[in-house]
Amino acid sequence: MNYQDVFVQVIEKLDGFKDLGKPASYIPELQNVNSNNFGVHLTTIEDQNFCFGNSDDKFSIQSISKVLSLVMAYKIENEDLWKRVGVEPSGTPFNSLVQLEHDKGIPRNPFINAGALVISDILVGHLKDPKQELLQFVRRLSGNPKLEFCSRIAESEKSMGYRNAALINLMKDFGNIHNDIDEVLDFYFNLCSIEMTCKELSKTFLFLASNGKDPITKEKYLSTSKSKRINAVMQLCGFYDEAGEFSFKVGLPGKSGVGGGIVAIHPNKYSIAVWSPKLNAKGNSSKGMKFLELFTSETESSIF
Ligand SMILES: NC(=O)CC[C@H](N)C(=O)O
Repeated sequence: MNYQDVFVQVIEKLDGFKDLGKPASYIPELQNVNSNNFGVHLTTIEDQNFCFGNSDDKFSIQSISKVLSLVMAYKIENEDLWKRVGVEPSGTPFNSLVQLEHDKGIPRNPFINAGALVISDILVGHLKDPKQELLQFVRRLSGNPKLEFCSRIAESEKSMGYRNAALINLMKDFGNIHNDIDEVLDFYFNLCSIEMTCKELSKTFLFLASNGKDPITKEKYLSTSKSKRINAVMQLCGFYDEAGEFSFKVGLPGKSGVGGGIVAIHPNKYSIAVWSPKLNAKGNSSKGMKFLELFTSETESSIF
């Protein structure tokens, strides 16, 4: 299929779209971006590439990186991982504290902040040099050996990270955080600060469209079963309390971040990354979601 023509049609349809969203402001540094930027890049499993707009601009991938840390932790812990974090949609905002006490410090899933903090704790506890090993892993996936954390963003988030501190303290009290809190938070803030372009992001996630194996380099990152399970968790939990809406309108497993990025997977077909910094009330890119809704409708390529 010529996805380039579809991009043009969808962009035309988006012309009258009134974007009422706003860029994230609780991480001060995230506001220093042109909120009208818009980019998209699609990579097929045959390595065909299609792009539009600001697809080569770097942006903060934020929570999208939680999928990558989950992949690393899943390889270490195997199915034991799910004793410390669930696979259920939370139905609450990504940074919510309310369920955590009721659930005795076991986060509903690995993509809300509490869950990603537990995953970070596992990596800090098992890896010799967690930040460097994470970076090496993401560099290999993306094909960009120069990929970096953004210290400006990480420091900015740290300076305002009261909620994440509250979440991790509560879980420490319940015994679900095993390492030093500051070390885990430092890892987590760096994880969220990784910057990528839409092109790099779609390439990075291509292995999840291909049963855990990068279809271009042929490197097997994850077993077929684990790859399917990660897609299942993305489908159910990738958009927090808007996961149902994303499934309903877009119909693909995916993951969002408060930097305005969204990555979505069509198993055995493609990986697509879209970026538009203005967020809706649930913390997901509003134009990005609309674009993907129109795109999967136009191409009739939802998984359902
Ligand atoms: N949804 C997100 O992208 C949130 C990630 C952000 N770093 C936070 O912890 O709040």
